[in-house]
Amino acid sequence: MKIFSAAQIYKADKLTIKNQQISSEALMERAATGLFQWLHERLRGTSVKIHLFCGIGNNGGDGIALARHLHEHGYNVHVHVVNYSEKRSKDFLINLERLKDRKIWPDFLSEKSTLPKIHESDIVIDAIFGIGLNREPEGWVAHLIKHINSSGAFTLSVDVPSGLYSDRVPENLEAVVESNYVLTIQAPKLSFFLPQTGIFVNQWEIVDIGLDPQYLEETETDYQFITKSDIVPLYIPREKFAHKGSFGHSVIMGGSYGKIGAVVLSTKASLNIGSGLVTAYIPECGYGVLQTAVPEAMVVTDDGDDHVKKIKIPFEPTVIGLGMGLGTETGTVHAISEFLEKNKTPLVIDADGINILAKQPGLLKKLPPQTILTPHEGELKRLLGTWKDDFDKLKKTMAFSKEHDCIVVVKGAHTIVIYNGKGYINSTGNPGIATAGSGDVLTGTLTGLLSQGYPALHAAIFGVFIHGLAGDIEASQKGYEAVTASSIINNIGNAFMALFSTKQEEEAPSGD
Ligand SMILES: NC(=O)C1=CN([C@@H]2O[C@H](COP(=O)(O)OP(=O)(O)OC[C@H]3O[C@@H](n4cnc5c(N)ncnc54)[C@H](O)[C@@H]3O)[C@@H](O)[C@H]2O)[C@H](O)CC1
Ligand SMILES: [K+]
Repeated sequence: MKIFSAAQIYKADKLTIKNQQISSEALMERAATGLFQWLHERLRGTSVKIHLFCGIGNNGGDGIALARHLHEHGYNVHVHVVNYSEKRSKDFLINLERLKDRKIWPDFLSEKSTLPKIHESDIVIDAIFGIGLNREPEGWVAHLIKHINSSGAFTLSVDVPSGLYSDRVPENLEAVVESNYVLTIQAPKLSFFLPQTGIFVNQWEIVDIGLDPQYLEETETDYQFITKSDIVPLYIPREKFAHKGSFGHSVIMGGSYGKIGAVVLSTKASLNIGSGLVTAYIPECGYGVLQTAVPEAMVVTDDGDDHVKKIKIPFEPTVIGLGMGLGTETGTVHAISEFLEKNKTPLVIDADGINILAKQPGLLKKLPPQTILTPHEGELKRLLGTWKDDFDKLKKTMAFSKEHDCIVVVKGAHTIVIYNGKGYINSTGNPGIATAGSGDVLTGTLTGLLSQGYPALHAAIFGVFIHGLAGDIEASQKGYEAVTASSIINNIGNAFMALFSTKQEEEAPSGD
């Protein structure tokens, strides 16, 4: 699902008006009808008090038009026009007139107004600012927004939470509506998915207003929200006459005394996602553990007893996943550096593997093309230096990924795969998968996909999705707290099944 910028949405708007020969006001009516239907299906005519806070632009116009529909169906509406500017939009004014024609008189709020009382059991429709927000709300509007937030009432935002930009972090985080639900017009906005701004969006859903399909189809976006329908086509079906050699040979390289479990998890994940053969490359001390914990895997031990110190792989692997539990002993750093200097095998690099790259950035030049890096926040900082905010972080990661031709998996509540100037935002996963060893499972998953011949970018996007989905399946049965890295591995198969299950409900274009 594409994530369009505000400029692209405005362009789609214009083209739709031209190509479908409809007025902008008719387009607003489509939005209002969609909003109304959503509310009406849920409220079914209840007498709850509905406060509509409407700005004076088109977001406000959507709100005013919605108020008319609600009124016509007997709802108890209270319309407040947030009069933050003299520049009222044409379609806002048309809808205001229509409202007045029906004898609904909004109250007009300005700097001097007393704020309306909002009871906890009321409903607030927030249509103050939409994607046209281009500066911080004035003091009194910020005060009104704080008033809405502190009311405790269920708040439904039209298009975006008012005060939230689609592509940057607001300066005053108190002047942003904390939405319970956002009904977003046509497509979700980038700010919904980043931690600093996504906190204002509890849940969201799309209202489809039928913007020009050709434009939406043909226009490239910097970001995409990856859902099941994007993932299924990436799957490579297994052929009947395939054998284990057809699915490659993964090497999982890592481990040190006390951290052999990391390799166990990666190795198991690589097997579970379908790697043909998996060899764990570990220091001597892990030999018994690996052979016992993962009988399906082969083991090659390093000369080092409790950490890796001289890498010799006696065969040609398809792919190597490295770094999990590796440690940063001087001998290990030396061994990995020496190995990376010469290596030509495709790589997935995690944890201490990334830390070593950060210490010796010269090694980045030696990585095979499209190496996948899976840093957590701290590791990413070591690679990139600091960033100003979440948007800057993505910009810097894109530049880094371009410079070194690597795929960066930025892990988070919505993990984002960055490559070639584009970001692929994952839709699966939950707070339960933020657990010890979860990253090791992810690295093993991506390694196992590369081993089977998935192109690197597909492996990253597909693997991140399956990993999150496996965690979602586990959490749906046991709750967030009980999700462990091992239970994510055990659900990889179920995640595949869910991907292809025809029993599942049709995918709804929404998220939380
Ligand atoms: N194609 C679509 O997606 C459609 C979207 N609709 C809705 O229209 C809004 C966008 O409307 P727009 O009039 O462009 O902007 P806003 O209503 O968000 O803002 C109004 C106006 O206010 C000015 N402004 C910006 N920031 C401030 C500020 N801090 N203080 C005061 N004034 C400010 C600025 O000039 C803005 O233009 C979209 O979100 C949808 O809800 C259509 O209804 C249907 C088609
Ligand atoms: K809004």
